[in-house]
Amino acid sequence: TRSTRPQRLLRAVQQKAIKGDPQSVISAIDYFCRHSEWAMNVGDEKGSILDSVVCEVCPTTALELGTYCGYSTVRIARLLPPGTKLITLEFNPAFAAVARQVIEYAGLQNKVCLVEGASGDLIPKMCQMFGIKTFDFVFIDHWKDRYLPDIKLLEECQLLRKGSILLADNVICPGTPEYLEYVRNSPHYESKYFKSHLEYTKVEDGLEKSVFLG
Ligand SMILES: O=C(NCCCCCn1ccnc1)c1cc(-c2ccc(F)cc2)cc(O)c1O
Ligand SMILES: [Mg+2]
Repeated sequence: TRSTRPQRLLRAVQQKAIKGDPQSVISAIDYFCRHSEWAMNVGDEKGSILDSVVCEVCPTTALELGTYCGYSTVRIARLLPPGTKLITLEFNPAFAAVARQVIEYAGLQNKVCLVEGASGDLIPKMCQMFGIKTFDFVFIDHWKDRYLPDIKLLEECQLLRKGSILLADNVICPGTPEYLEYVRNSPHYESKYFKSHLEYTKVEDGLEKSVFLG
């Protein structure tokens, strides 16, 4: 049977990247998506903004909603100091299976915990599963209609603290209007838009960075 696009992306990593070298994994995926097949990774342009926010926050606890093939997982985990953990949630088992191999190829499996399941079910279990009290950083990149309900759930579960940083992908394309309206108008958040482009295209997109004020 035909391979899937995530499987072809993984093959490109295995053929072009150097095992244990996260930057070569990132470059191999970007090359594949520009020259072979577009895929919905955050990409190199928005990825640089992601990198700068992660470096600024220096999170000790980080959460990613939406792993896909593990591209942003590798981007984030490669910047985390030893002893810190990135928890990444993926609903789609086929995506998760590819992501595990991409993360392992980059040599970052000890910094990442990939959990398969629905974010709405898993977020309330973060404390009991990982002993996490609060997240310093959350990268939001899953179903666009789940952004708002899931940050409200993070608030309810008291998984955010004064100064927790949320960084949301695709706030323009495909778009997350209810989420944007909420974080831009809520007294509990200070929000800032980073204008960019949809991965590997000239279409406008951007990242919204929101600080939880408590
Ligand atoms: O849908 C996206 N991501 C979610 C994937 C499924 C998440 C499953 N999951 C994981 C955890 N809980 C649920 C996405 C889409 C696009 C896009 C843009 C333009 C276009 F024409 C087609 C597509 C670009 C992105 O950057 C995206 O992130
Ligand atoms: Mg995205």
